[in-house]
Amino acid sequence: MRTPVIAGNWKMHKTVEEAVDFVETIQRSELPGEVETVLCAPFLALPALAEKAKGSKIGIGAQNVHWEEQGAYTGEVSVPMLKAAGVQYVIIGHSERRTYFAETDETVNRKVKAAIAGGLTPIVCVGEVLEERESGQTKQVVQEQVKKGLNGLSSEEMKKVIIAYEPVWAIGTGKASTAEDAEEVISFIRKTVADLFDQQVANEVRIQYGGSVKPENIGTYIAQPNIDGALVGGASLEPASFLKLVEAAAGDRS
Ligand SMILES: O=C[C@H](O)COP(=O)(O)O
Repeated sequence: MRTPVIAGNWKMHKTVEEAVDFVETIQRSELPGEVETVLCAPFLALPALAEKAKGSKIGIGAQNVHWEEQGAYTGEVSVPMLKAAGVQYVIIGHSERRTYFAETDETVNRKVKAAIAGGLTPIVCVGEVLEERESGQTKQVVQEQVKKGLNGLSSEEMKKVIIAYEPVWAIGTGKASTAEDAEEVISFIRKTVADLFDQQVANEVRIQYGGSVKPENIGTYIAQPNIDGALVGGASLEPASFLKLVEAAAGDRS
């Protein structure tokens, strides 16, 4: 049985103080053990969050990373830097990074390899834009992103990856994919992983849905056999809402 992962992606929100307040608030509640709970925060907040979350059920993630360990890459942060700050996860290839920061499947691939080599769990985002969905290209697009983004990994490495299927048209729009549509694409991604690696890897790899997930609709996704949690933007910004997501993921899974 795959453990579902609820990961909050705060994007460019929260000062260090606000981030720490958030964690202190959710730590007052008992988090269910059967859900992997992750908060992906802006770089500046990561050391303080990692310190606060130490020994708890909360994992801390970054939202980007460079593939080199060090060097002349102004503005970038490396895997060893994140590790030293106590970070365990990193989002790679989010559509906002692909759209606004020229991230490609090739850079995604380099980053995924660096993250795994350095001991971070990558959350690799794939998903189609609206025109691709409307012209029936969804499966082709996600297949290409999975193939190129995860190219060259061993089966053992692939098992460490979390994939997040995020249709770009559903991100921050309030127009979530139906659970049935998300399940169809995610089971296709799982089949793609089986074709590229093997069935055992495909059975083990966690694949989340992301895009306008809220406490009100999380149950519909979690109830699907292939959907292993969610990557959540807007609804992860308030402690009460985030806690509801985590609790719902635990409740609907059992
Ligand atoms: O990484 C999270 C996604 O971009 C989803 O964002 P959203 O939940 O605000 O639609």
